Amino acid sequence: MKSTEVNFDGLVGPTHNYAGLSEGNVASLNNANDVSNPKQAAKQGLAKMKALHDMGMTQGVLAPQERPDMAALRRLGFSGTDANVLETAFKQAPTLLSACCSASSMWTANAATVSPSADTSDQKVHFTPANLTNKFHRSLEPETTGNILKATFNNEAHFVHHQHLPDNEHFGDEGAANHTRLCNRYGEQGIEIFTYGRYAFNRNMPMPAKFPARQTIEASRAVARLHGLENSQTIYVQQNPDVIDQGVFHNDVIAVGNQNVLFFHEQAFLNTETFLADVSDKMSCDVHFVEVKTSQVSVEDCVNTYLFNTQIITLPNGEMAIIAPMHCYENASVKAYLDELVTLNTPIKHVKYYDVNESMKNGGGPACLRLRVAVNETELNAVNQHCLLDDNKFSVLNNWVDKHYREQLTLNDLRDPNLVSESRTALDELTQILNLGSVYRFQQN
Ligand SMILES: NCCC[C@H](NC(=O)CCC(=O)O)C(=O)O
Repeated sequence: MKSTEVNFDGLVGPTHNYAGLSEGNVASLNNANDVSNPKQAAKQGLAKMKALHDMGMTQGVLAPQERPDMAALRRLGFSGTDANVLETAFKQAPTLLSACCSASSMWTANAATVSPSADTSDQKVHFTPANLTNKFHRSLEPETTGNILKATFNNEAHFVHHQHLPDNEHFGDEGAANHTRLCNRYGEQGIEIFTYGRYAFNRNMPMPAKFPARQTIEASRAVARLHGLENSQTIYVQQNPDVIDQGVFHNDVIAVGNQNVLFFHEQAFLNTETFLADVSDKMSCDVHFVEVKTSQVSVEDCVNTYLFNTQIITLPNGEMAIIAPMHCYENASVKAYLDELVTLNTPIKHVKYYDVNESMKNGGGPACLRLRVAVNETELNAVNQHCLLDDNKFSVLNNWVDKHYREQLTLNDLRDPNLVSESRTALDELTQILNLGSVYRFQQN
């Protein structure tokens, strides 16, 4: 049966702002307090989705979350009317207010870990929302993420939805940003590679010294168990702690895979040789290891341009293309590397550059903005079809953004109670466009 990998991009929510919330994420800290452009951010995301659709790819959309998260603010002790809650939070704890307004759910690579049916023991597609415990603003996401995933993949015959792992640093889980699947064809059993930053229950093992390691091996193993993956088809590999300390907060900032291609920096992993040998052993076909040396591109340039936070997609004609941010085009050594890469003997034959700068300024590149779900034809038909992008859905969503989004937001704007009603009105309409039902708390009261 025909199978394909669908990219489900996160729509940027109406409260997109720059709050400097992610220690260890260089761009997030560097752009703290900058003025954001929510409308432009959402449109940049939609333009990338449309571009992939126009290349003949199947493209999906995941709804953003309800922000400001009034329930979270109330749970933290702010009370009274919504206006009071926002004003008191702004005066007493502005960082908590901006955290509860973050549009971080746009980075759907962190929404969940997904295992396609070819890899799982019950031959269903498994989803585990990421708990994102390492950052407060992101830890607010998993419950609604679960609702949105259930409404998008709403067929129990094909899709299994697990609860996110326990909300605790020991099980810190960042979803697909630390998970790579390699395979021959998308519909054939592949290998699933879980990358982790530290051991929660063994402090003698290596870990970064400066910045947090967000993913634990204990979390990765739990997800693999939940999904019913075979040990013989699963690999756990530790991220090099030194690169985490240089700003590689997720493995997808320094490595990306697609089918039989693994594109990575030489400093990405600990014990690279053993890891690559393991991959070769477990794969049923030859693998193209595209290893970038430090002499070609420094870790700093990787972090600044997101060379590896690119999407590698297989085009309908079988050739692969890299979907890169403009930062890669603008950096001379990265551009030179990519120009050469497409001439080499690998399946990667094209590089296409897109402007996703509003997301990049918070440390989210093209790959952060999408969750990959490999499905066969039957499973694709079982997906909520309203969540798949076509020309009409693209223009409906663009008009929806035009109608509801602000041009600009500053941190000072976040105390405006109108933002609550504007966001809810927008999201309520979106749930109708995407036929999601009542996934948000404000719709359930
Ligand atoms: N996969 C990319 C994730 C980027 C995300 N940035 C943020 O949350 C920054 C938000 C801010 O600083 O306003 C993160 O670090 O988890």
